[in-house]
Amino acid sequence: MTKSFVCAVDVGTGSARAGILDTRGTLLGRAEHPIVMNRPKADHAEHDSQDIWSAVCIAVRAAREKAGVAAQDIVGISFDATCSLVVRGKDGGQLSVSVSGERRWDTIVWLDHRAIAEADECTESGHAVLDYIGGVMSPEMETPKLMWLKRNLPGTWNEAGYLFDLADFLSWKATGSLARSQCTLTAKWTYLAHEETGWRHDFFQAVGLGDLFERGNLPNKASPVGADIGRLSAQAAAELGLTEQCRVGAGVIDAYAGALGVLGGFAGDETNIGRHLALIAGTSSCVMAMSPDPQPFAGVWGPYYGAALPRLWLSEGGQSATGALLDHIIRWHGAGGEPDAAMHAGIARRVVELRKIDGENLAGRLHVLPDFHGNRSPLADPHALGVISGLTLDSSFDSLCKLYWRTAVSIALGVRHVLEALNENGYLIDTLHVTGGHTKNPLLMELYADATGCTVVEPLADEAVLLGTGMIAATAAGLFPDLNAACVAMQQGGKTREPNSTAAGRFDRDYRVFLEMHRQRQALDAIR
Ligand SMILES: Nc1ncnc2c1ncn2[C@@H]1O[C@H](COP(=O)(O)OP(=O)(O)O)[C@@H](O)[C@H]1O
Ligand SMILES: O=C(CO)[C@H](O)[C@H](O)COP(=O)(O)O
Repeated sequence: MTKSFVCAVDVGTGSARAGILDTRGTLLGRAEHPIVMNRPKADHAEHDSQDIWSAVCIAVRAAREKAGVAAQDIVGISFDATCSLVVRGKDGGQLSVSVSGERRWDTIVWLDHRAIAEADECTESGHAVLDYIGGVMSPEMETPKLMWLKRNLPGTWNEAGYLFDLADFLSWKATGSLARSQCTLTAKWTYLAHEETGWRHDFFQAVGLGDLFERGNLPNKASPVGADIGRLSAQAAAELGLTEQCRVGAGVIDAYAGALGVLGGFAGDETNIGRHLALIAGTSSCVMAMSPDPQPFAGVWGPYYGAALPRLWLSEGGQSATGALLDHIIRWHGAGGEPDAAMHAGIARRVVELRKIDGENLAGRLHVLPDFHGNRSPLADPHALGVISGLTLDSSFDSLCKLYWRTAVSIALGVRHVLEALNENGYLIDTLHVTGGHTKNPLLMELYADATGCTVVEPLADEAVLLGTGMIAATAAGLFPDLNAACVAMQQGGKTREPNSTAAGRFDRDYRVFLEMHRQRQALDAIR
């Protein structure tokens, strides 16, 4: 009997990963290939979309080989990616978004903050679309990046024929379809999926982007997550090592795939879903909660309608640099170096020893405010800065370990900060479902429970982001009646960790310090 399989593609900040899954959600083969990033200036970060497509093709071929599945048995594929902005010309060719002028750099990476002034302008417009992004435009969304492009690289803007969120670019490369996903447009392009009209053209007029639709080739309607947008083209099938029979599903931003991967089991359970938070924690951290009714409030992105599960509203908070911050601390410290797996593991081991020697209050006077790349939520302040308080002349490896530990504490307290904002505004969250690179960090996994007081669930699925995208691919391929059914059938469950109640007092104190540091940092900024 022939079995049906799906292919999931996840493009993160540093690499493209592909997985082959069966209809029970089991990951049968996985492969990864790095992607390049260009940093011509502080706050500028660029990808090469052709390099990304090549990395995707390499990863898909290798994953299929590892899974030992025949190409014709892979009946669906979908893509998730970071919310980076791809710019292509009228002929579909690459167009430079770089001050260097090199055409290959045609993608502004999500973490690029070049458009911070344009983001502020959008916020100052006070337009109604802001009610659906937490009241403040982030430079990590697409509208300010497009404004920057039009003002600073008019040549590129005038030649532009296609503007895509990265996940939509990948489905276009795969099929030639101009469909855009309800996830990408709602979360990053101010599309209002809950309204019949969707786009608010007057907003684009107000911010000087009246010609956006002409430049971008954007559809009037977004495609629901998991909608079948067509078959693989002959060229894409050849490049990916799949067949033209393979259906392609409207994809999602990477964090949203993670939300499906860890919360998909609650699809259809509207009573309980509001108690659960997805924490997709990698280079950055995204926290996502879903509810049957919209929960709008300042400082948390959304509410977005149908951006992950159908008919549910989604609120997204997050921290712009978390894994990236720990990596930065390692590179920055004199006793550090390259933040590879061995370095992270060596530091984590030493922290465990130091906590035995110095006690649980290790480096208790060292405090970190983790906003080294702004504060995504709940302050929604891209201008926010990081702070370290309590330094000495110690430059030993142990001092790096202490700083790493206290930075990890601050990252977990940042999650608590967002969580409290969600719970003050209608959610009743008591469980965190964590996925992404942080699950490889035992210190963070312990802290996510102890510093927040929540139950932490670590998914049994090796790669919950790939699982979420696999659910979307299976829906598009018609293997399930809808996305909810695919999520329930393919979910993998998780193992649970309860918070250590004896640690609560220590982290309550750290949290009071954390809030005070926010206040003091703002007070310093206000001194003229
Ligand atoms: N073996 C590891 N041990 C500890 N931390 C890790 C490890 N591997 C990755 N990380 C952390 O996870 C982050 C990358 O997360 P990941 O989810 O893999 O990437 P992306 O954000 O690109 O999707 C790194 O910045 C690092 O801090
Ligand atoms: O803004 C996003 C989601 O809304 C970005 O796509 C995300 O933060 C990037 O994620 P990663 O940490 O996996 O690189």
